[in-house]
Amino acid sequence: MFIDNFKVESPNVKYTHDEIHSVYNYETTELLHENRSGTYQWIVKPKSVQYEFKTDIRVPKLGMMLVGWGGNNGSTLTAGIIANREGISWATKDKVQQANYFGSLTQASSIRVGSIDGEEIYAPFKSLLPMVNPDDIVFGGWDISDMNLADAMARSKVLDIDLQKQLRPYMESMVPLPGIFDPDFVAANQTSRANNIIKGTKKDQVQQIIKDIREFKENSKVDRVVVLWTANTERYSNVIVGLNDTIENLMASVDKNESEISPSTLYAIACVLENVPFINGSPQNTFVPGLIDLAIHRNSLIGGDDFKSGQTKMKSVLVDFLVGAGIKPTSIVSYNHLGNNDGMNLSAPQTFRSKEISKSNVVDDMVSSNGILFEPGEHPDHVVVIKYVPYVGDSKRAMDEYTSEIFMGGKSTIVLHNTCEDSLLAAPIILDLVLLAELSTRIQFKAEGEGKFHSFHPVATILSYLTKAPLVPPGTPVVNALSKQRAMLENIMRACVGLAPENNMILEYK
Ligand SMILES: NC(=O)c1ccc[n+]([C@@H]2O[C@H](COP(=O)([O-])OP(=O)(O)OC[C@H]3O[C@@H](n4cnc5c(N)ncnc54)[C@H](O)[C@@H]3O)[C@@H](O)[C@H]2O)c1
Ligand SMILES: O=P([O-])([O-])O[C@@H]1[C@@H](O)[C@H](O)[C@@H](O)[C@H](O)[C@@H]1O
Repeated sequence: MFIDNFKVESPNVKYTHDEIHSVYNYETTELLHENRSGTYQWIVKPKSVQYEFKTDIRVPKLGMMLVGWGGNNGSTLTAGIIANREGISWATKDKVQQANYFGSLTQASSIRVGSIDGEEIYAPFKSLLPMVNPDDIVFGGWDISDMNLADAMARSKVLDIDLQKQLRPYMESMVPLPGIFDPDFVAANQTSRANNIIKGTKKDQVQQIIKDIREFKENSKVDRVVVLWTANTERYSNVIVGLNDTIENLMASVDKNESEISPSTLYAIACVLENVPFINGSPQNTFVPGLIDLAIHRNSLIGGDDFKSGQTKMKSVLVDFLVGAGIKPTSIVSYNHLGNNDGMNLSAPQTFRSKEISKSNVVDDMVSSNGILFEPGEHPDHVVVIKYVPYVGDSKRAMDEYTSEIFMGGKSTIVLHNTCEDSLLAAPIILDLVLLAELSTRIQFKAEGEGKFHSFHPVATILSYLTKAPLVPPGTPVVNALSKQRAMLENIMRACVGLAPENNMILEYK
């Protein structure tokens, strides 16, 4: 059965007019490696830590500023939210299609709340905590191409033409602000669309982005802004001692107009200085060490990297399944071709290399979780190929071959072929990233013994479900397995309303 919403009644939870306060017992373990009677042994001690969570339930009016607003993802997301808001339907060759949010964790997935009379009861994911309604989001952003959003939607060739016609009047007046452009960081083939550029030194450019954010906030009367990079994939920046390794060196490099500070890092610096959450949807190392330190120092949320949309999302399910089932994946070969502007930009070796890194590391945690299958340091062969084929446009073709060793020397080969519009996968993920980033800034917590409530660490691991290469604070384990990432997010939200983690034991029926 599906219910629309629910309220928790418990001595551990208090709802007031502006917050939900919950007391939550975190059941965890403490690990010791100790010499017991002459031999070293691992000792696991169950431990319970009491936490308190406070969630501000006053949902702000939210502004979403996209870097690369006029791209395939930016225009598709804008169109999709407007179509949902306006309740637009359109004729396809198959049927009359209604706007929806399929593919969005927050808008289209559900959580289990319990069972009654032998029936499982589910509710919308978004009913767990008060979140911004996408209908109320105000759009803005930057693009190095000055095309308005209606034309950009047409250029993207993603949405059905009947839908585009209906959306055009809403999108024609939306024009991206000039962006920071540096041809050295993207493929040479991108320069031809760069007609909307912020001039000046890197310091001037950071100042301009700050000004843009302030003016957008003022003009659109929003309470909060989240900025998200969905612009071209850049090449990796070189991380160099004295250049971008500390806050001081990074800021001095901006002042000195050092060429190795990338556009994405400049936008991120502006956001951190303005205390505006910044999310990186592309694979490059925008978050150089000096920037991570700056975000920590100013307690300003940063999250990334690279939307986990299709092939990699599948991989973080399939390899988790194989390794979890005691099957040994030995060769993973992932190929895809696509013909959109992203594909064209990725046809240069230096931008492809950024993608190759974020798409390759995704199996590491699963492989290292099973020392029965893999020797220390052993890794499956893992190859990632991307090719640009203009004719297929946004309709990405992804082909994967997983070869595994099974019982008694047998081999199992699984082949997947997926055809799907790249931007229709990414757009709902962008929406989730923005909504969850905003929500996480309204949550405060403290462990027993801690005097004051504080926010989550500014490096937002809570967003990992949505990213290929989750950015984590120094010294934090990286989790790529999709089910674990989803459970982490859901269980933290459950803790905020005093609900235990979903443990799937269903003991009441055993
Ligand atoms: N679609 C997916 O499934 C998916 C998944 C993961 C990551 N991504 C990443 O998302 C990004 C966007 O993808 P897309 O398909 O929308 O690409 P796109 O090329 O259609 O859009 C990017 C837009 O960014 C603009 N731009 C480039 N550099 C800029 C800058 N410095 N400042 C402002 N604007 C700039 C371009 O003019 C373009 O309009 C890419 O980096 C892609 O790798 C996409
Ligand atoms: O999420 P995913 O399908 O693994 O990865 C995708 C790549 O396969 C594709 O080539 C690229 O253009 C997209 O931007 C995205 O990164």
